[in-house]
Order: sequence, then C-alpha cells, then structure tokens
Amino acid sequence: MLHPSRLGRLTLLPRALSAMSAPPAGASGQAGPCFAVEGPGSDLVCFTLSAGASGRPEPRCFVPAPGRCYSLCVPAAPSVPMARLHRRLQQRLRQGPFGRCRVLGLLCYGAQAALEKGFLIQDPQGGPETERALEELLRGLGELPPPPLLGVYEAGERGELWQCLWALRGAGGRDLLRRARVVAAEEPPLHPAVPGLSHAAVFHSLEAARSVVEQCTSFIPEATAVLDLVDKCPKQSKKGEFPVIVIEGLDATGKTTVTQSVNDSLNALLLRSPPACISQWRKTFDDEPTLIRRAFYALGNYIVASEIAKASTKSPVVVDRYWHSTAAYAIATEISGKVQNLPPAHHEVYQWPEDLLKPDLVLLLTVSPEERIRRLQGRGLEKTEEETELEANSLFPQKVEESYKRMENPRCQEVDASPSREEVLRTVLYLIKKHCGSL
Ligand SMILES: Nc1ncnc2c1ncn2[C@@H]1O[C@H](COP(=O)(O)OP(=O)(O)O)[C@@H](O)[C@H]1O
Ligand SMILES: Nc1ccn([C@@H]2O[C@H](COP(=O)(O)OP(=O)(O)O)[C@@H](O)[C@H]2O)c(=O)n1
Repeated sequence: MLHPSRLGRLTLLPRALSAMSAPPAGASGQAGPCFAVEGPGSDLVCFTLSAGASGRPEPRCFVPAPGRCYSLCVPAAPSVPMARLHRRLQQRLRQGPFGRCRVLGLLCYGAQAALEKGFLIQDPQGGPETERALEELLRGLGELPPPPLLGVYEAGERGELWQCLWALRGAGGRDLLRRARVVAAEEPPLHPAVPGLSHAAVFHSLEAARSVVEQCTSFIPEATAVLDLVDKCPKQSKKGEFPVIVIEGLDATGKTTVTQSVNDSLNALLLRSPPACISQWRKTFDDEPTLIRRAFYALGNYIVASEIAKASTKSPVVVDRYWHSTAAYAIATEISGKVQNLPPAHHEVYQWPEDLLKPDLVLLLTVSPEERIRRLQGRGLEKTEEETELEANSLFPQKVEESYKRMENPRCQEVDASPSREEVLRTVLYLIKKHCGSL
C-alpha cells in the first residue's frame, strides 16, 4: 500500500456520460458506478465514489510510486462500433507516448450503469505528457457521441483520493462536472463481465452471431463471404443415424493425434471447427475485437453442423473442436483474474445453443500443465521456451479447462490424455463404444 504523500494523480477518462453521471454512492442512497481494476495478479481492485468524506479507505495499490496513473473507459455494449472503439484505444495505448506506461484492464459497473470496459494506464515517470496525449487521443475520437469525459484523480490534504470529472472541449480546455471521493468497494459476488457475456462473447443462436458479422461487411470484406457460406447451409441441421463424437481440449493435449487415429479405427469422417472453407479468414477475424472474433467462430460451428448432418448419414463423424471450444475460450478470455471469477456452474453461458446440432459424445482431453509444456515444446512451433511455460502455467488455460468442465447438455466427458498414444486411443474407443454402441 502506498503512503498518501507519494500518491500521484490518477486520471480517469470515462466516455459514457450515463454511467459516470450516476449519483455518487452516499449522495442519494443510490449506488453509483463501481470500478474494478484487472491487475496483473488474480484479484480485482474495486472502488466506488462517495460525495461525503466518509467511506472505506480508498484502494491505492494500483497507483504507481512515483509516477501517475490514468484510465479510460468505453461502453461495453454489444455493439460493433463500441467493440471497435475499445480495440482502437487498446492499440493506440501500446504506441507512442504510452510506450512507457503499463496498461491494465478496467471495468466500470453498477446497479444503474451499463458495463464499461477500459484501461488503467500507469505512467511510472509522471509528467504532463501522458495526460496531454490521452486528452488528444480522446479528442481525436471526435466523430463519436457523446464527447469523452475526463476524470482526474488527485490526493486531498489528508491523503484521501478524489475524482474530478471533466468534460473535454473540442477546441481545447475542459469543464469540471463534479468532484467525488474515491472509496474502496467490495469485490462483487459475480465478476462484472459475467452478466454481459451472453451478448458480448458467447452466442447462443445463429441469428445472434450472424447479426454481428453482418454489421462488419463494410470494413471486413471477408464477412460477406462468411455470411454467404452460412446462408447456403440448411437451417437447423439434423444429425444422421451414425454417431457424432467431438474431441475437445487445450492446445497440445493430443486432439489431432486422437481424432486421426479414432478416425482410422472407426472408418469415420474427420471434421474440424472452424471448417476448412472459412479457415483462410481466421487471421483476419482473430485480429478483430472479441465480439466479432467470437461471432466468426460461432458461425463456423453452424457451418460445421451442416457438414456433420450430411456426413453422419453415411458414417461415424469425429469432430476436432466444436461449440464447447468456442464458448470456453470466449469465457476464459473475457473473465479476468482467477478461476473463481468464472460464471458459476449451471450458468446460461454453459448451455448448448438450442439451434445447433448436438453431438452424441464430447470427450475432453486433459494433461497436466507439465506434460502440456513438454508436448508444446516437442511440437516446436514458433513459441520460445519461456513463452510456452508462461502460457501453460497462466490462469488462462485453467479457466478454459474449468469452463469446458462446466459445459452442460451435452457435457464434456474428461479423458486423461497423459498415457501413451495407444492407451489414450484405447480409452477413447472404449468410451465411444460404451456411449454409441457397436459401430
Ligand atoms: N499420448 C501422447 N503421448 C505423448 N505425446 C503425444 C501424445 N498425444 C499427442 N502427443 C504429441 O503432443 C503434441 C501435441 O499433440 P496434438 O495432437 O497436435 O495436440 P492438439 O491437436 O490438441 O493441439 C504432438 O507433438 C503429438 O505428437
Ligand atoms: N470451434 C472453435 C475452434 C477454435 N476456436 C478458437 O481457436 C483457438 C484454438 O484454435 P487452434 O487452431 O489453436 O486449435 P488447435 O490447433 O489447438 O486444435 C482458440 O483459442 C479459440 O479461440 C474457437 O473459438 N472455436
């Protein structure tokens, strides 16, 4: 914890008037906006605003010493323009004058306010340049209503932290809208991003994913091609009489190895999601914000569904990744921090979309993080040893795997994929026989 005298000024640049102009907590008995800093650790640092001098001590652990701290937020509404604005800011904050800053995620949430997503920018050197550059950056977004607001956080005489909310004037200068005290808030029982997940990242219908990709056709030419392919697929594809088995799991757990050998053993057809017909556009969509990227993968699942429907009338079908992958990766990416932050078991995000063809069996391959590192390194892709270890040991793969395990209807049946290739294949074939009968 920092001593108040060492506090720099913390500047907050929220964009949505609606959220930020909600009455401060304590002013009218109504709860105002709360903020959660998604720090490098696994805990959220939460704070809110108070009109009076009372309140819990403010959380200062995110303010660097020496130096200054800034932040900015944009509405996290599931709209393509807002998602792109957030992405644009994220990219700009990696460049130029912000190069020396550390950028953390920031969420603004509250009973009355829609979720906002933003960034906390820690400038270890302080100085006026970063604040000036942030003002310039926000003024440069001129075409977007409403005008961006600027909240400046500064230490009071007794070391308390205040937020001054400013409206930037287009031509220069700024007007003070309000001054409120920053006080600590409890970490909310549900991670603030959970309520919006079903609209922003985990799509539960073809129409929901389609409408997002449709909004992208003017700036992503490939979006039209994806939609054309989706529209050629029969609606509500039905499974044939042969079994459909999906193999899921983290990268390097052995999905490719297993699906190929199961395929040979069962004389099945091997499919994968995303399907070959759209894989050449993956890179394009992977570079887009979550909303667009996940909608792309969701549509890929509907295209695969039509391929499954056709193939399963003729032979068993083995599928390398399907909807569970799309959902698990989306959830783990959107929910920051620890595994406990994930939506609770039985939450709607873990439910299979009603309009998507269901497989007969979903097997989830799991191996220990150490074994996964060995396999990732053995495969020798472009990652360095350090990157591989970081990836394998971070909270992210744990959250993906836990999300897989919470999936329902159909659930994922876990298979320990650490034994030899032959043994894993034997287990997988045994489970397929057990669930799908003789093939
Ligand atoms: N049971 C196993 N034992 C040891 N190595 C394995 C086993 N299964 C797969 N591998 C190796 O681990 C690496 C990752 O496997 P792969 O099938 O490509 O995983 P995924 O498709 O899940 O990314 C490959 O080099 C593969 O040969
Ligand atoms: N059905 C799918 C398949 C992949 N994906 C995304 O694609 C990534 C994994 O794809 P990949 O090609 O690395 O998979 P593997 O090579 O590990 O099988 C995940 O990070 C997901 O974001 C998805 O969302 N839905």
